[in-house]
Amino acid sequence: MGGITVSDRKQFRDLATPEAAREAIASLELTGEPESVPLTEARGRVLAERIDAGRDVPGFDRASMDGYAVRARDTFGADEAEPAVLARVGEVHAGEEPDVSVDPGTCVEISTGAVMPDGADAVVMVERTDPADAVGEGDGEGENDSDGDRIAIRTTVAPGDHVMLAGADIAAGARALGPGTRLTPREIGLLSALGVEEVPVRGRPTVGIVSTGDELVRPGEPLSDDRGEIYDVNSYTIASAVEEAGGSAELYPHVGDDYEEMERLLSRAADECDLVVSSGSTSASAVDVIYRVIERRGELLLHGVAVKPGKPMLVGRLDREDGGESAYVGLPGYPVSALTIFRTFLAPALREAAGLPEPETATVSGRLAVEQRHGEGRLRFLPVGLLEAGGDTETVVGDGYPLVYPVDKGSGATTSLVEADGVVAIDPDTDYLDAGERVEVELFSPDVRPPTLLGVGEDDPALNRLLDGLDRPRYLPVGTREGVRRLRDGLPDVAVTAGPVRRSVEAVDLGGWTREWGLVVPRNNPDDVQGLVDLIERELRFRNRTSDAGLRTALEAEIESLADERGIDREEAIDAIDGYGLESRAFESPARAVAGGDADVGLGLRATATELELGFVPIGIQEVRVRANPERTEKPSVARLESALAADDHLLGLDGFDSTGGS
Ligand SMILES: Nc1nc2c(c(=O)[nH]1)N[C@H]1C(S)=C(S)[C@@H](COP(=O)(O)OP(=O)(O)OC[C@H]3O[C@@H](n4cnc5c(N)ncnc54)[C@H](O)[C@@H]3O)O[C@H]1N2
Ligand code: MOO
Repeated sequence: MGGITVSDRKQFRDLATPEAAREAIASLELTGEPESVPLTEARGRVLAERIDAGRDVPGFDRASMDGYAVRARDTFGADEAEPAVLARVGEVHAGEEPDVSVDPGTCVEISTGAVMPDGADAVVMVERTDPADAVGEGDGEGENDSDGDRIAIRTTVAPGDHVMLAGADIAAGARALGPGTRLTPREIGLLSALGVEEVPVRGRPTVGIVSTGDELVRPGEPLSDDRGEIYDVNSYTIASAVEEAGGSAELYPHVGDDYEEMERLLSRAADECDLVVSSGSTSASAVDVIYRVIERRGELLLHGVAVKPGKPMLVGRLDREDGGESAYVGLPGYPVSALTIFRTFLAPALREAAGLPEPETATVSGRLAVEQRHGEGRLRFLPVGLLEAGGDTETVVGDGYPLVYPVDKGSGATTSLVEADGVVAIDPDTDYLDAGERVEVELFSPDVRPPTLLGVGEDDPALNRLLDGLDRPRYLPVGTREGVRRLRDGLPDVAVTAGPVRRSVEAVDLGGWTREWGLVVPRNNPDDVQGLVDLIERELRFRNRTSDAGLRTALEAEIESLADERGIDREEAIDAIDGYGLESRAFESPARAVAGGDADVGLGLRATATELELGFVPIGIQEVRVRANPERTEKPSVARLESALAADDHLLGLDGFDSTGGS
């Protein structure tokens, strides 16, 4: 640990302003070395220097239509009624050198793209000509008809018609593309026409990514929940964000919470990259010591910024073996914090270094659906979802502003960003925003399109299938009770409930189904579980659902009547169940615990037991209803959901599921 004691821990007393963080990052040198890349790899790169045309394009006078190369003056006065008749003296196709010239009174058949023969100054499109013999009015103008071909020209052309002159596209020596030009397929077209094979481009800043934490495991490797291991998120989000911002990402091995190891790996990354980005170890714990590495092996410019999330970020420089310096930014370990800091502070600087234009930001005005309290004196980036209450084909109902709702599940939840469309920046001085207040949402990118349907409530396998059939729905599995509460607040388009709903809510029933629930047990039910009584009376390891789940409500009701029947106390019955407090959020989780040997009995659905090839002890049938916000039934996505419900396809093959139709 390099002798770090508790008293050395970082204290965040003075937080820098976001402006100071921007300035610190702007002071870093991020630009990569210019390089030369083959034309085939040039797309998206930025020209390092001006490209002048090394030759004329085209390099010769070129026919731009199929027809006859002529001397324009031979066609003067010709029209449909009075054609000029010329002798065809030969032909020339693209890629051939002409072997004839066009003398007065003659023409040469020519293909689009072919070299204009000597003497010719215009092309007559083949559609405006005929074989003269077919015309039957030879007027003797063609003297040379040795090959028998006489062509009637039924139009007058001017010199230059249907001819692209040498250098007309671009002339040798002209300025073709300027430095800083971003190479798209269009610029690559011009470079190809000029015959440029290797393109001088700006170097992409190379960014070394070092994730810290003993708990990190790469996707693809096995994970031990017991040891608190998690899959590494930041290495991958930051690497893809680096590439998106025009940098070139290099993943380094994980480094544990160990000072020497951090020092070694950060120094290596500094030697090899323009910028080193670490994640984790930025905060106040005894193992958060990365700032000491930067202090010792470089220069720490800043630690701690008044933003939320992302407060403990670091900015600095790292010394290199060759005497130079690399830029350094330390991101917090929490994935939402890390990505927010990257997007807000680092991405703009990387783009500039890579020569990419500022990305277009798209801002949408909306109204907050629920009040928002804040008051930490930090600039808050609140992840939010957008919902157009009027749907995807009409304009928004009400006053025309979409609803804005927070989807923040905390800085450690990766779904916080996936379920959001953008962020609202809340000023440090603002500590309260009322529901209905106007806010500006900065979309994550200009092409973000809000969902067409917002649903909340129970999670259920049939519902998942229904959602798959809709266009861009968003569903927040918050459970039945919370779903009903949100529907009452008027936010979602629909709420999906399971089991009886205790508090009434004004809603339009769109339809539903029933599902059989009970106890999921290992295959062939080795413990011979018969029902809930076994859970109470025997030593069986149980896995429950969270109290917001409809299945949990059903279970509680069942335990209550069982307790009544046997004249025991309900609490006593619950206490007797080993693992009653071990709750899972998703409908399959308890069954998965049974499949994995971590539980003997799990609360679940017959369909899940069948799917996972487990045993099942039925307890009851539960009703699932899809309830629409009464003001949104006209919304196209709600109407589509209603007809999908009526079609019943979502129930096919789900064991224990039955249709109940609309009500
Ligand atoms: N006593 C205090 N505790 C904390 C403070 C504070 O001021 N006082 N600040 C909090 C804030 S704010 C943040 S943000 C975090 C920052 O923590 P660290 O940067 O030190 O990061 P870790 O402790 O290593 O990890 C935090 C969290 O994130 C997970 N993590 C880390 N790396 C990854 C990764 N690559 N992929 C996925 N998840 C990752 C890690 O397991 C932890 O759960 O500190 C607060 N604490
Ligand atoms: O600043 Mo931390 O990033 O609040 O979550």
